[in-house]
Amino acid sequence: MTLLERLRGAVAAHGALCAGIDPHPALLDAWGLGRDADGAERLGRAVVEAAAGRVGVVKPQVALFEAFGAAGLGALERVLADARAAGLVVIADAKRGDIGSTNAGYAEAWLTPGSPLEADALTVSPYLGVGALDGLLEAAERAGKGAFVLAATSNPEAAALQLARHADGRTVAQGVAEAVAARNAETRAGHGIVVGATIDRAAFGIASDPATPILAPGFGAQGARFADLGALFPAEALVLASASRSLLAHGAAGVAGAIDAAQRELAA
Ligand SMILES: O=c1ccn([C@@H]2O[C@H](COP(=O)(O)O)[C@@H](O)[C@H]2O)c(=O)[nH]1
Repeated sequence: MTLLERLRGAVAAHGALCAGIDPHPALLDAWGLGRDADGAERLGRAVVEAAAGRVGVVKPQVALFEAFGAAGLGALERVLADARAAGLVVIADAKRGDIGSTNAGYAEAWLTPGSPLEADALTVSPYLGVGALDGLLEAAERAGKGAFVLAATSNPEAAALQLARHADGRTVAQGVAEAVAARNAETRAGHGIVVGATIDRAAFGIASDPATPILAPGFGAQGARFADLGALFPAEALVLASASRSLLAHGAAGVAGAIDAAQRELAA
């Protein structure tokens, strides 16, 4: 099964919400957990437990586990394993991306069946060249997995780079989105793009392609409203509305309720 098929199934069964697993230090405090690998693991596994059966997709934020070194990565391994065992589609938000030969190492780490950090998809940066990602995308396809390529990110600082124009007038973000769509047209793999829910998509020239899923961070803490999903993205797009801090803000006991409330707003 391809990533595209799995994401379509997950969204059809559980709606568009992608629950972020972001063990920020302030959230660990609020949850009464230590600012350490054990705290990150407890938070992550509690989110997985609340998410299972409520959402189809989760997105652990790798940096916030990596912050605790080897122990943090061990914690992440267990959170990833729990999430995959629960049938959730797991997007590791690690934003990897290098020259092609090095990208092979990232594919080995994150997108290889049986690897300790196995995920279903990985966020990657195309800013060393979209073509530098070819080997990683091929490896993902062989494993029925995929990548979400940063196109137009949710943070305001990115606009100067991502709105820069090619000689033919297309924005850099548009070029990335079109390259990913072209690959999907050939392979049907369903690699995705990252398009922030906080940006003016039209200004970036990003069209929607039903075969190219969109990971849309920016809901909740960054200001985009769940209820605006339909206004922000066309109905035919396969969009994952991603939120982290807003779902995690009310402690372990509040996650399930926050997920249910977000799902209701997205569906309204
Ligand atoms: O353009 C992007 C790409 C990724 N992110 C990540 O999504 C979450 C957002 O967290 P919130 O707490 O809902 O703001 C976080 O892990 C980011 O690294 C993004 O925000 N924008």
